[in-house]
Amino acid sequence: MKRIIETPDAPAAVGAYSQATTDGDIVFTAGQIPMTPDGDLLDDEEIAVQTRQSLENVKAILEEEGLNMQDVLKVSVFMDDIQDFDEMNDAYKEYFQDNPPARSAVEVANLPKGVGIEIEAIAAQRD
Ligand SMILES: C=C(N)C(=O)O
Repeated sequence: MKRIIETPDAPAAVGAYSQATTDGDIVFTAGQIPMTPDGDLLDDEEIAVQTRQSLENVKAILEEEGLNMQDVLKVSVFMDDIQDFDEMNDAYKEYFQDNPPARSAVEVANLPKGVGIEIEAIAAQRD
């Protein structure tokens, strides 16, 4: 049965969505933008900083459910400028050193709140 995951350690939703949902073993995070749990937007920061905050939010949501970054199966990265790819990728690697998840990284025209990146993840509980 579908269940909502909520944590104060990641920013509240900025729209009509949940931070994450689960149905059994699989966890789907909402796209995480570079916003702190207190609601501070990091939209003016360099893309490495925005990437780390987005991934910190993903991590906090997974930890609420007892998962960690090693449990991530697939990541989607949305950027407003694909020229930021290398900078994003270097920051991203700090979170996924061994056996990284599958990933898509694409440029989109605009992102909510004027941020430069949004990152979502799908993770699964390990046996
Ligand atoms: C930021 C989002 N994940 C959204 O607006 O759906």
